[in-house]
Amino acid sequence: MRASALARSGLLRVVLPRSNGELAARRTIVSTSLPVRLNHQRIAAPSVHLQRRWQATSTAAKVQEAAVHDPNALTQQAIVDNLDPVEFARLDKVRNIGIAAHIDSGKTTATERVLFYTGRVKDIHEVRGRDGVGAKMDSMDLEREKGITIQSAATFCDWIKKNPDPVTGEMKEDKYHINLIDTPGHIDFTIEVERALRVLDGAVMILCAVSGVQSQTITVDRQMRRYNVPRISFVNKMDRAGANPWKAVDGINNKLRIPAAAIQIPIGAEDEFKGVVDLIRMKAIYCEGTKGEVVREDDCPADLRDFAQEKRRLLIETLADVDEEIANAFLDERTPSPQEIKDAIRRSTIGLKFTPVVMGSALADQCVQPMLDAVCDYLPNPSQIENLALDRKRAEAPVKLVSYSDLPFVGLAFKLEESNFGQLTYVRVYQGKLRKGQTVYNARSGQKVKIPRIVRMHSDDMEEVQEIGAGEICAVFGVDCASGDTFTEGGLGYSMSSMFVPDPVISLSIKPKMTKDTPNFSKAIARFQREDPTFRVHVDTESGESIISGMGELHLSIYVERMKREYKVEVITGQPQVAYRETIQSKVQFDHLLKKQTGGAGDYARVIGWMEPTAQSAPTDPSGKVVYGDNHFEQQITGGTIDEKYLFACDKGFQASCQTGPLLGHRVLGTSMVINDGATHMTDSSEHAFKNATMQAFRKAFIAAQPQVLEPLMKTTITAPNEFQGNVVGLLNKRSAVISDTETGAEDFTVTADCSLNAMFGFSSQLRAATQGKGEFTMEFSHYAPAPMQLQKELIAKAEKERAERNKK
Ligand SMILES: Nc1nc2c(ncn2[C@@H]2O[C@H](COP(=O)(O)OP(=O)(O)OP(=O)(O)O)[C@@H](O)[C@H]2O)c(=O)[nH]1
Repeated sequence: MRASALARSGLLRVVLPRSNGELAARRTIVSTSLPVRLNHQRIAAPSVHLQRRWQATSTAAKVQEAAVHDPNALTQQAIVDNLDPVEFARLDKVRNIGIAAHIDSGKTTATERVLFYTGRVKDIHEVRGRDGVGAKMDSMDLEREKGITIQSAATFCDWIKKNPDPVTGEMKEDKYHINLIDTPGHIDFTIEVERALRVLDGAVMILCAVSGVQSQTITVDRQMRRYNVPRISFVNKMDRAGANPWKAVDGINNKLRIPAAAIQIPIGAEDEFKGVVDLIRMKAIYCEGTKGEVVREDDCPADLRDFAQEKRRLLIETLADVDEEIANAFLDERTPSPQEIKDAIRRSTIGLKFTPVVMGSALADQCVQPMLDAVCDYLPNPSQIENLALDRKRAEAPVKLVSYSDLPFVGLAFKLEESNFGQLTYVRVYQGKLRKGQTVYNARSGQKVKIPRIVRMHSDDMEEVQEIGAGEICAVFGVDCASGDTFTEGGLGYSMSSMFVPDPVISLSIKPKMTKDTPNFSKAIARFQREDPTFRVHVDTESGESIISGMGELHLSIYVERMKREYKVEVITGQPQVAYRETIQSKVQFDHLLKKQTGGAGDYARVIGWMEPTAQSAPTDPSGKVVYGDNHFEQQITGGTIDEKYLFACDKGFQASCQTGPLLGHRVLGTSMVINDGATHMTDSSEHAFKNATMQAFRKAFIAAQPQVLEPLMKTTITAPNEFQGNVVGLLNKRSAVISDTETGAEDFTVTADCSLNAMFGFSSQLRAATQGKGEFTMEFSHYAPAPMQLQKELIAKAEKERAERNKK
């Protein structure tokens, strides 16, 4: 809806009045509708009464106090406005950002330039560069060899930005401190993106100027939405043949559905790409010198003036749709000033209503500096993002954390890494200060921990510091904890929500080639599990084999390789196995008696009830997919026929049964069990008997309830040159894939399809053969669906045969 229509419909909101200077920026930056990190709720505006009370007591401790008693009482705006001015000045120049994008978009290449232009590295080294050094942020040997990012890497740098004084207009230099995390693009390492976005305040979403929005861009977009992360978009690779930034801008608007507009236009394109025109100030920016380090400004080239004006109008129109001040200017038929446009971009970006688009070519050393300026101009400082913890001392009531160093410390351990000096724990400090030698509490375990060493990370190098203030990111040594643990000072009792961890979809059996390597093998497995929550290990109860599970073939193969390199352990692995699931389709009653009363202490337990598909499994989502819900156990006993402690054992029996389904031994999904009657024996009943009786009843009822094997379907996106479209579609048809979208560009086409994971083993080599090595594909878990009947029969027969063989032994 355009601004005029909005005004007519009465949907325009009133915004806070703006005045000049710093204060104006502070007031208007954070809108009252800023999203809350926890539960994705929005916080209501404070009541007039509370606002008055607040104004009367404006110290940070009282902000905290008010937030503790009534977390909805204060807007983030009120908190920002009342921060101590010195603290605000420090925070205002801090940016915690991540770089996330589709595979090979140039995240690491762009980060290398950021480090060079900010003086963090002396020279630029390329990903897969001829000098063999590799980019700073790809510090692992494997990353440098493969030219891909496997682990996210953190670094920090200072960027000196020229800002016009809001009052005098004179140019002054401001130093911004940027904590930056470069994340991997491959979906197999998606947990690295999840945990980075969980703790960052803003992100740079990179897009390829030729391909625009790609499959992983959509995944990254989903992750940014999950954690309410504001973003700017950088269209990279403007030097490539076929570069077209407008395709990327359209893709963001139409595919990601975020209002987006370019704030620059390119000067030239492909190998003629020379710089950009800043549409806000209508100035040309050129990055010159041998490595683009000399930024020169000039007038907008005459031949681009009309086009720049047209795109500037489009920028203002797009902003008018998401920002009331610009909408008002639009209604008054007044052209907003450059400062008004900048303020509006900042407000709406932080309010998650808009993303400004900048462009350049990292590899050609073009226009990375203006991207850094945009990070400072449009991404939030740590005090502007609302972060909540749950207060365990107040019935898990949400409590707002305040980015203020004088308050008690609250931090989140978001990533663990083994280093030569022991376990390194990355911590985001949300509130208070973290000091060397300080004792903090682990909110999960209740353990006291002393912080022996604090460092700031610069990829694999580190710099020791004595303390870290609120809103910053650091790493600490010698702290035993799990990924996602909250640390607090004293007995605050706060804990923060952790990140989303996707379920593994693929597994394989693994064992060391030589028995002498078993201790090292166990060490490696323990470490990898601690560091990566998507890498799981269990011992198959029936075969006794160790099974590793993860997000894809690449994910598991990287761990196998790391065992060899870092732990000198050669391993034998089985064929990759799909993580099937088992479920039921109908409701079945059961009445099961476990009775062994032949002399001595006996076993007696009777359970009566029913099993059925869970309520969540029944409805279908709009695309027609069945969403299989979590398993559910319930007791509806009246009259005490089964004692409470035995019911607890029944629940345990149910949960254990769900771990190894009766058909294949894979996990059960979407199954509910209700026990509503039973019987107990005075002497022979026990928890053990009830647990076993439940497990036996489960097995019988499951088999009777039309059980089904579910297989993971993967959203697969393939891009290849147009001449191979027939071959690729043929490959997909052979795999009974369901094609959901096809897009044909000038040179390349992209097909999106749901394919069964089982049918995708070995796909990469077949795609290579079918496209002369020019095709690329990505695969991401989509949902579970019933496996074809023939496959179900084969899998069940195989599982039965294996069981029979094991029983013979
Ligand atoms: N033509 C061109 N190539 C680029 C540009 N930026 C990066 N590349 C190339 O694209 C490839 C991938 O670059 P990376 O920086 O590793 O991309 P990435 O997004 O970090 O990759 P992953 O983390 O593995 O997903 C490398 O060969 C780069 O040299 C650019 O601006 N122009």
